[in-house]
Amino acid sequence: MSDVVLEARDLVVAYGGNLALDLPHLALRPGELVGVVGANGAGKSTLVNALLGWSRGTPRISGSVRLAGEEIGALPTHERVRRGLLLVPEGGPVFGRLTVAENLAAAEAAAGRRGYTEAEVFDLFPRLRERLHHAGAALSGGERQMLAIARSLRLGPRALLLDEPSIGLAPRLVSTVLRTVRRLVDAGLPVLLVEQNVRAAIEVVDRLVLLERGRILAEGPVAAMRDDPRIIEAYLGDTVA
Ligand SMILES: Nc1ncnc2c1ncn2[C@@H]1O[C@H](COP(=O)(O)OP(=O)(O)OP(=O)(O)O)[C@@H](O)[C@H]1O
Repeated sequence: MSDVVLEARDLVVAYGGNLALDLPHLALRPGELVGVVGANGAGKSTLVNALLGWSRGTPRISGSVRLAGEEIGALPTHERVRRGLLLVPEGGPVFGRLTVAENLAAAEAAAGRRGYTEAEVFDLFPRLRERLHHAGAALSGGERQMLAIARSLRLGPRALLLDEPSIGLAPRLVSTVLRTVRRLVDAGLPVLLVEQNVRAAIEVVDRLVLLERGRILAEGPVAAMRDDPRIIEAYLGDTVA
């Protein structure tokens, strides 16, 4: 379909004989927030990394990845980034010795496309303006996560991939970060959100993909998926008030 921003087909990742991911199809449309959930080792990070053509080891990666209608599956990671496919990896890495302002300026200098303006970034993350002259290493986990997302926005995303942005954050910050992600999506930016905190993800996503051992076990609109017994049993048990 023409309105698909990011699309993967037959994306397969194998470490030796171990199949880490076997994904027949995944699509992300403008204004859509898709959550990817699953147990440890289910293949969530493998998925977002494979979309970027990146991996921790030396797996075999095959399949098609299309961004804004163009095949990018054979391009090196930096070229996919330049074209607007951006990943904020787990832990929200930032330059620890650079200030918030310098981190943002470095992203702007590296941008392949027109990114969000500084004013737009501060509108989303007012806390970063207050911390402008603090070193990246001095930020809290939540602030670092915000800065990592802000850097990606400055780089000009067409689609944003977030790998566990809530990890290590206090519950109040988790919802702040995820609500801000929702605002970005509502303004048009499609986001693929890997999230272990299924309860929090369900509050903001449009669709949910449940991975198990590298395969899609279930997927669908969040309204249906939140009633799926496999989701309830594994992630939402004891929720009845
Ligand atoms: N560098 C590697 N070498 C060999 N196998 C790997 C490597 N990286 C990941 N795997 C395997 O790929 C599978 C998926 O791992 P992945 O890290 O994508 O899971 P995940 O769902 O992100 O888990 P978590 O929630 O723990 O981060 C696992 O079986 C893992 O052992």
